[in-house]
Amino acid sequence: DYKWKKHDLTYRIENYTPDMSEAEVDDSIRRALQLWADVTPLRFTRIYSGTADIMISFVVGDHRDGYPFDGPNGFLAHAFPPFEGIGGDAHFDDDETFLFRSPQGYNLFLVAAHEFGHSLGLEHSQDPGALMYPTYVFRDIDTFSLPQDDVNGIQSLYG
Ligand SMILES: CC(C)C[C@H](C(=O)NO)C(=O)N[C@@H](CC(=O)O)C(=O)NCc1ccccc1
Ligand SMILES: [Ca+2]
Ligand SMILES: [Zn+2]
Ligand SMILES: [Zn+2]
Repeated sequence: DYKWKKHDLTYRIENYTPDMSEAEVDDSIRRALQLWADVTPLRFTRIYSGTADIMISFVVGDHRDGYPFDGPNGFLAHAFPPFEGIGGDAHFDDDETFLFRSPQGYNLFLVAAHEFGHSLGLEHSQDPGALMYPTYVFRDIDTFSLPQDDVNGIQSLYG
């Protein structure tokens, strides 16, 4: 099990997607992290320079980490489990259209929430209702709350 040995974690948004305003990206990321903070002792603090535990970036194609993206659709994003260096970091495939609230494209809040599950040490779930289920499904983000399977998973690591 990879897991963070500390509860106060930092994150940094290194760049932005042109699909949304910076404020919408900031809010999507903040709320996606808050989902996990709400059910664990974990706390997330944003930093604006230097190396954060969770470095967040929008990239396309081969971006030199051995896991190149694949153009529109297919892979949407990936994140590394909590080991040293790149561990925790989340990369979003900017050949996708990430949106704030529309059911079109991919909802950044939902994708980010899934990726941060990986950043915290969660693998994929077999539960089709789980956020950590391998494939993206749009959900109403106004009423979205962390499914029980995901709560169980994260609390087994940090409860
Ligand atoms: C093998 C990994 C690198 C596949 C990758 C993923 O799971 N990233 O976390 C990914 O982009 N998965 C696609 C699905 C796929 O590749 O078939 C996805 O939709 N991931 C984002 C996602 C998944 C579930 C809920 C919300 C977001
Ligand atoms: Ca893709
Ligand atoms: Zn990457
Ligand atoms: Zn995943």
